[in-house]
Formats: sequence, structure tokens, C-alpha cells
Amino acid sequence: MITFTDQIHQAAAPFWQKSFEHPFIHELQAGTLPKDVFRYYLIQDRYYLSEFGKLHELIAEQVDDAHGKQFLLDGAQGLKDGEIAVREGFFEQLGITPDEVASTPIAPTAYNYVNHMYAELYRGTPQQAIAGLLPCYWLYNQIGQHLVAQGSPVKLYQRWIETYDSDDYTDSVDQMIALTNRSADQADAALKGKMKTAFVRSSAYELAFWQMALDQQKWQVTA
Ligand SMILES: Cc1ncc(CN)c(N)n1
Repeated sequence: MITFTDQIHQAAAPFWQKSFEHPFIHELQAGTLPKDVFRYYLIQDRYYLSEFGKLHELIAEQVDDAHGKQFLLDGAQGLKDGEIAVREGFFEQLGITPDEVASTPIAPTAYNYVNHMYAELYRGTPQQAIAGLLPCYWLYNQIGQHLVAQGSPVKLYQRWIETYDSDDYTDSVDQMIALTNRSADQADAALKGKMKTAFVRSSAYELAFWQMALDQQKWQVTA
């Protein structure tokens, strides 16, 4: 049987394919990704992950499903203890200080992505917000699984890959997929359509995030 998440995954497939093929990912695996690009990505992603954690807590307040609520609260804590904690080690290695993070403005794409997820919750519903969170979990897991066999010759990049291929991470992805499917079970056709749009837009923002890092995007007037 085709699940709801299979359907929305299919709808977002062109964005996912472009992410798998993106030069940021190729260069990370080949070990040729410039360190300043990776530094930039990590700083922007620090903003992203901290808002992503807050969103878990805010969505949990609005979710009736007790199991889902607990998963979201655990997910917020898991982000701090897991992904964000791993990144602290990366920051140390690359000499990224709290001052540098605090003084670097969030870039347009990261800002828009985060705002999109808040809009799904505050101008939409918790079900839409859940669907909007899912690409973040699932896409990185698929990228980790694609890249891990070959790996990267750069230790830091290899650790990044392994984070997203780990059993713990994969388990959280499976639970998030299950929560999205349970949320869709309670939704009518119109709400399912909005959940799909939230998922596809987050997938588009995931793709844009790699390019943002390669361009080291800034707020500026463009021609
Ligand atoms: C933008 C983004 N998307 C997804 C992930 C993986 N949690 C991340 N760290 N950053």
C-alpha cells in the first residue's frame, strides 16, 4: 500500500534528486569542499537547528496524539544532545566561536526556510508543520545512506556523513515518518493537500540551502 509519506515523497522527488546531485554534496564526499564554505554552512545551520528545535516544542503544544507529543519533545532534546552537540565539536575544530555565530546574520535562504516552517504552524495547522519538518529528517538520512559506502577522505566531512547514517538518526526518521502518516490519517483531503505543499516547499528549501552555502549568500542588492 502506498502511504501518505510515499506520495509526498514522490511529489518532491525532483528537489531531492537535485539535492543528491548538488555540488556541495559531491564536493563534501570528494573532500574538495572548501573549508570556508563548510564553516559558512555550519554557522547558518546552527540558526536553523536552534529554530528547528523550538518548532518541535511549539508543535508539541498543539498535538493531541500523546505518542506524537512525546516524540516531538524528545526530538527537541535529542537535537540538543545529538546533532547540535556533534556540531559543537566541528565548531571547535574550525575555530568557530560563539561570538562569530552571534555576529553572523542569518542568510536569506535560512531565514526564509525557518519562516516557512513557522508559517505552516501559525498560519496553518500542526499537521502542516509536521509535514514541513519531515524533509529535514528524511533527506539528510537518505544523503547519509548514499554517501556512507564511499565516504569522504576528509575526517570532518566523514563525521558529518556518519551523523546522518547512524542507527539513532535513522530511528528518529522512521518515527517522524510514522507521525506524519498518523497526522494525515486524521486529515481531510484539503488538509492533506496543504501537508503535501508544506513538505514539497521544505524540500525546495533544503535544495536552496546547499546553494546558499556554496554562494555564501548575503543580504545584498542583486542586479
Ligand atoms: C537545513 C538542514 N536540513 C536538515 C538537517 C538535518 N537535521 C540540517 N542539519 N539542516
